[in-house]
Amino acid sequence: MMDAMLAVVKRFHELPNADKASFYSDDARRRVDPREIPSWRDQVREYVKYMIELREVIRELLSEALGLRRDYLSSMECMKSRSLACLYYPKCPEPNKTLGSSKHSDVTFLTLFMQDSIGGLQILHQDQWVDVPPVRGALVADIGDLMQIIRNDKFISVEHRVLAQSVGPRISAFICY
Ligand SMILES: O=C(O)CCC(=O)C(=O)O
Ligand SMILES: [Fe+2]
Repeated sequence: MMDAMLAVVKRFHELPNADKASFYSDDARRRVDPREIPSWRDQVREYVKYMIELREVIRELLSEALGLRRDYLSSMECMKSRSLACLYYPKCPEPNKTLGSSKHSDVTFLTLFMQDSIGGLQILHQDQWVDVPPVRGALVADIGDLMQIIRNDKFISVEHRVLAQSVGPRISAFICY
C-alpha cells in the first residue's frame, strides 16, 4: 500500500505541466481534494483509511503515556482534522549548497511520514542532526507543536529537515493531524 501510494505521487508530479496546471495556485491555502485526480482515488482512499486507523491507536497510546484515560485525546477532539502532503524533491546538482527542506518543526498535533528509499530526513537531537533512515513499510510518527503546547512540554515537537541530494527524485508523503 505504501509503495503504491509513493508511486502515484511520483507519477502525478511527473505529468506534463499542462496536465497539472489546474492544481497550481499562488494561494498557499488552496487545497487539492484527492477526488479531483482520478488516477489517485483508490490509492489515496486506501492510504487515508489506514492512516485513520493508525491515528486511533496512536491517540490511545499517547493518552496512556500521559497517564490519562485511553480516550482522553479523542474526547477533546485532538487530531480531528487532517491534511495530506505529497512531495517530490528533484535531484540536486549541488546538494551541499542547499537543503530539500530547511529546519522546522511541524505546526500539527502529529505527523505520520513515509519516505521512499532515498532517505535524507534528519531530526535534531541534542544539537546533532541524526539521519532517519528509510525503512521499507515503516512510517515515522512526529509529535508537532500543538501536541507539545497542549501537554505542557511533556511531549516535544522535534525539529527536522530534509537534505538535498544528487540522487533522486525523492518522494515522500505525510498526513498531518
Ligand atoms: O519530506 C519529508 O520527509 C519531510 C518534509 C517535512 O518535514 C515537511 O514538509 O514538513
Ligand atoms: Fe516537517
